[in-house]
Amino acid sequence: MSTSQIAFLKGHGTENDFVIVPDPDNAVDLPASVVARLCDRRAGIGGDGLLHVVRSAAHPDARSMAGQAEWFMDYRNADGSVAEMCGNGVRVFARYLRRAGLAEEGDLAVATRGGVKRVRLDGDGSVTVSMGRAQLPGSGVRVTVGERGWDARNVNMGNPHAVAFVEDLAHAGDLLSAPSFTPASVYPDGVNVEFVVDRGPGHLAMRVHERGSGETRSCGTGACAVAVAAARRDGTDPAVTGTPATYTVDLPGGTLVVTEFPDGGVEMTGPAVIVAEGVVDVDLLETVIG
Ligand SMILES: N[C@@H](CCC[C@H](N)C(=O)O)C(=O)O
Repeated sequence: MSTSQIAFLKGHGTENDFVIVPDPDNAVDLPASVVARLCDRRAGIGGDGLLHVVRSAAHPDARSMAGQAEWFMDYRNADGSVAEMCGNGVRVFARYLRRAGLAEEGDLAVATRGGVKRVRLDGDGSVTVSMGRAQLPGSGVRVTVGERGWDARNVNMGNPHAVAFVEDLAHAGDLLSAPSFTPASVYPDGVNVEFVVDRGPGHLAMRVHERGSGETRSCGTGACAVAVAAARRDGTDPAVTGTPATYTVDLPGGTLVVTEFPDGGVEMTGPAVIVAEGVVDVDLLETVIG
């Protein structure tokens, strides 16, 4: 392969899709402009984000976690920006490691900028990630789309979320641009915004506008933030009741199941698949886009 060629795979979890770049030694140069080209759906491969698969020991952001997790998920949004965590991404990441013979069926640890996550690959094709505890900073936030506005819950799953319970998912509009929020100081680095409706007891449906990617068909950290917010709203906070709270969360691309435990740990389960692999020439992408 020439230096401008990059080996990649493509995968998704409930249609939250990713370009996967295996790069154990951290030798592939992936500036934001190249990531954005690779994730472009018309002029590139296409994806909501990119999973750069690097040995923890080979990446400055993960070296301190190398003793706990051999592999680091260097996650990028579709616009090339770096994010702390991606719930669907880490499940697809684990699926890739297994497929490449770099992980066994069962449990494995993955380093992320949001800390080390334990991921379990089950025989039925589902992948479960232990996301750790949610943080609920308590700061009030208001989300606005056009003429409509909602008081939203600020939930941090390693990355920032604003969860708005709405009457109708259509009220979020076309989500072609990011919803506004106030006060701006609550999310200095931007935010992922979830719009949520009830489908029945313990059953929710949501849409999401992801920071750095736009509206996507699923968001794992978003589904977790939504379940955590719903438990507070519904009076089923496991820290108070002593009982786990489970929510089934429907997204445009599929269904995720989220459980929060009395110790605050949040677990999320859903499918994760690899659908393609190939080689892309970054010089060609540049030629096409100009
Ligand atoms: N789709 C992801 C979240 C990806 C990162 C997010 N856009 C951010 O910038 O925080 C998920 O499945 O969690």
